[in-house]
Amino acid sequence: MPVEEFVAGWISGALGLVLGHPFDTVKVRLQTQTTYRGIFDCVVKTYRHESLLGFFKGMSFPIASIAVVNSVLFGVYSNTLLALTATSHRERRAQPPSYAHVFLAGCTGGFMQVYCLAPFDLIKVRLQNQTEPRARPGSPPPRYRGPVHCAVSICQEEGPRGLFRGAWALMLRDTPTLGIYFVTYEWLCRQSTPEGQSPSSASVLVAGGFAGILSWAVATPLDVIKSRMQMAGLKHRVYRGVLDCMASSVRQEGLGVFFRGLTINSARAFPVNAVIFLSYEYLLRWWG
Ligand SMILES: C[N+](C)(C)CCCC[C@H](N)C(=O)O
Repeated sequence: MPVEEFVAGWISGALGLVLGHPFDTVKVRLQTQTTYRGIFDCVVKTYRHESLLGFFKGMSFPIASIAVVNSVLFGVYSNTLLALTATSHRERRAQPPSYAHVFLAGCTGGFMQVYCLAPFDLIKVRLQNQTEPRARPGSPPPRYRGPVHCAVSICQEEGPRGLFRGAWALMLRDTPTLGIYFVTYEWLCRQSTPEGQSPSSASVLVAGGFAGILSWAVATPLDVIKSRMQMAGLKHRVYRGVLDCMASSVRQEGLGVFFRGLTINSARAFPVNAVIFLSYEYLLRWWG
């Protein structure tokens, strides 16, 4: 199994993550808390109470973990295509795979990455939702001191399975939407590139950016549900499952709840995925 795609996915995931984390913090807060009137209000309040650092809460951990997740995604995607079409990534420009194969390989990558993503994502969401300002003498400390403390506390308080809260919703969110992600990317690249040639940097950036936006737009309803289920353990609000969480969220807040965070998600998705695909493609070309 060729490993260079895993390494390229690892590095590109890390680059995309740093760029996207501030957007992601605002998104998670808008989705799970009701104190903000909108993106602008959330940005201003976060900055006032927590300074710029507030936007980077919980980042050190995802940078290590999401990079691994991205590596699984791109590695599995490329190797599934290899299995399906018998072409390595080097040969794929000359012999492009069919969109059905691209979709299937994307779904497989999405499905496989969920196992690593679920616990990392849960810890990230819990840390991002701690709105206490940086520790000041005398003020009560935040519930979790950091990712490791968070993981240990969840295991103690909710059992090891607590780390996989929301994993179902995550799997439903990611399996089809990562198929859409790679199909959109391939389609846009092929539209703007003469046959048989490698796409230019501009094509890769634009195709990656739109692949990110489109797949996130489709994924947002389940993303909201996933984040809520992950927070549920903390609030002692227990949902019986994905459907129960959907029904009770809609009952309380209306259908609009499924689109919480859509704007901010799209704003984040473009630069993050443009950089992910650009660095991925270039690393692979550079390694020959
Ligand atoms: C498929 N879905 C839209 C859910 C996720 C796509 C993930 C792409 C990238 N790692 C990012 O963080 O934007």
